[in-house]
Amino acid sequence: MATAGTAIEINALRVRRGKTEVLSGLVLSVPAGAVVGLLGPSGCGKTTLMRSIVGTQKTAGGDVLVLGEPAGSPGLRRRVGYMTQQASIYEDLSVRQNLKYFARVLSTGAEDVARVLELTDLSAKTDQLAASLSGGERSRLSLAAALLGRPELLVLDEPTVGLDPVLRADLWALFRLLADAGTTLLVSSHVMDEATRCDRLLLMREGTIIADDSPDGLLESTGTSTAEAAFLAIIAQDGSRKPPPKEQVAAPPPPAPRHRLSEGDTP
Ligand SMILES: Nc1ncnc2c1ncn2[C@@H]1O[C@H](COP(=O)(O)OP(=O)(O)OP(=O)(O)O)[C@@H](O)[C@H]1O
Repeated sequence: MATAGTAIEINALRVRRGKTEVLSGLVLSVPAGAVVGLLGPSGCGKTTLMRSIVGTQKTAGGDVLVLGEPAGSPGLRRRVGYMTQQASIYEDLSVRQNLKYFARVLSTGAEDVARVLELTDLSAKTDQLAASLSGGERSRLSLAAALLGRPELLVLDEPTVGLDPVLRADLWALFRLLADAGTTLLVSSHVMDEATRCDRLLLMREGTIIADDSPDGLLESTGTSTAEAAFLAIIAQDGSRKPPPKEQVAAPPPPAPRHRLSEGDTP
């Protein structure tokens, strides 16, 4: 069982994608009712981790408990909202038709559709075809769909990518509003200045969590003044703890130079 106050509890999670072990023994705990940022370089496994949490990723070992149930349990369908990196919407349906469709799948009503339209500021766009929406509107529609059914946990994969600063600020204000009402949000991002808006930060690198702290705690422990500098400092620390790659250890020493070239020698 998850500990009280914990929304996600992960132990020794292993995931293979293709020939690569993307997550190898990942351990993680996400507190309930907080905005938790998941940061890390491209390809480090953020999406794979999020997919494992929402139950759409085949895993090779370990436990993923979400709101006290194994990830992907049917009972979690309405309790977990997921916004993928690419907007998951039907191009040939209007904004309202998209949301009505997803609301039907979740057995939630028309008032829920109106609620999420309002929250994502899409009420003026309800009859517009999804295909003709701007990039920012598309991602807000995708977010609106994830908000249907009032999920207790929202897993958002780079929800602010490509948005202008005003829209990004609006979305972060919405995330804060939702967290204040008790929702847990796990939000991945590449934008380091967004890190300071989180209650907690998870820094990920090469399939493992290398730091789990509050933004202030992270700055303090690294003696830095920005999230970006803190992240680089932690990556440097993490790199120096790692053993050198095998081939470096196994490689024979280079042959000693037979003679040193001196000025005037022709190489
Ligand atoms: N279907 C797949 N088959 C093989 N390898 C995959 C597959 N999907 C992802 N990977 C690899 O798994 C690793 C982790 O990918 P993932 O999408 O989880 O990273 P990410 O941190 O979310 O990256 P980004 O920030 O660029 O979205 C990458 O090296 C990627 O190339």
